[in-house]
Amino acid sequence: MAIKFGRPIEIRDPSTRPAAPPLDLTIRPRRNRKTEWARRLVRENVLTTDDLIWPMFVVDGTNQRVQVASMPGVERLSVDQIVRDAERAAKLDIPCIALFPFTEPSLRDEHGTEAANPENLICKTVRAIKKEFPQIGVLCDVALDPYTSHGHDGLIEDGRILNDETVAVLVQQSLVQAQAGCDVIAPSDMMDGRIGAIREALDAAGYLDVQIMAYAAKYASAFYGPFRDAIGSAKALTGDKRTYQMDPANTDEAIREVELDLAEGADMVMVKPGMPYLDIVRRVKETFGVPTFAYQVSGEYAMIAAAANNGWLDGDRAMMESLLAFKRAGANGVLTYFAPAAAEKLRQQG
Ligand SMILES: NCc1[nH]cc(CCC(=O)O)c1CC(=O)O
Ligand SMILES: [Mg+2]
Repeated sequence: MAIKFGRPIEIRDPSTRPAAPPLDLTIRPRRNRKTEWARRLVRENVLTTDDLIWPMFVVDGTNQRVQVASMPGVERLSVDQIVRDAERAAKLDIPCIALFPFTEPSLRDEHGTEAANPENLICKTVRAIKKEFPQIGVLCDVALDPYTSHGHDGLIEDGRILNDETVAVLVQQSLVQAQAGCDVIAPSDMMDGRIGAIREALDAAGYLDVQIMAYAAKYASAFYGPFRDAIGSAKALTGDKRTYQMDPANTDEAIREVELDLAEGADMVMVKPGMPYLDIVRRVKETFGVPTFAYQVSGEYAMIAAAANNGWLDGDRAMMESLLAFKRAGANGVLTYFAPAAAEKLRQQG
């Protein structure tokens, strides 16, 4: 009996093989899986580095790399360090990075004022990256939660999240980001009408080429927990986001949300979270045929990383399989904290 990797791979003694008459099968799907070359030949989807967007967390200071406890392997970086990681992204051929700030608690207030400060951490980071690596795509999240003392994405009055008043602030936030050199504005707030308002303001200010990737179908999800640790809004957050983020029970509603954001001028749309919502990715792609992205969010990353660190699953294989699943569902790309590790892996594979 041949032993490979500790497991028997063939039984040579015919007397131990159970007797069975051959099945009368014309079609045997296993023929196409019999060897590596055959599997390569019939493979329907591939993951490449072109599919990756790498989300990063920025923190004030210099020479800072602070581990995020609930996201093993992910750090908050000061601007100088983010520039180094942007260089790493460029060298790995990752087309685009996404930036999220950890805002000092003293700069957070009820109105999220810091969001529209042209000198805020995000704007400084964008300028620093663009100065050194103008060829890499930079995506900026638009929402107030990193800047509000209450951790919500919008302004609050009497316990209600105000829509139109919030949109006015998001427009200002988008303009300072565009002015700093951001390539893609990505509103993640789920207010109604914000895509149209932002597009109009960008155009009026001459930022005709700044793209919008709308977090169009964003669900009120438990999988954002580690992200809220990373940006420091977890402790602050009062209540939940169910009056603006979508009910996980719904799918028709996602189609309606995407339709509206496209009509308002979104260049690309996103579904979020990722793995539990691949049905939505598929439906959006088939319905609209537009550039469609998925966000493999912090909690999805944490689950795989934690299980891998415990030796409960093969982390690399689970990572690559999860990313390929987005492609199979129809996504054009994935925002994923695995981006650098996946890009390294793809490079090794040649
Ligand atoms: N509006 C902020 C925002 N932008 C991206 C994420 C989550 C990303 C992740 O979990 O990785 C969130 C959190 C939230 O809506 O509470
Ligand atoms: Mg909407």
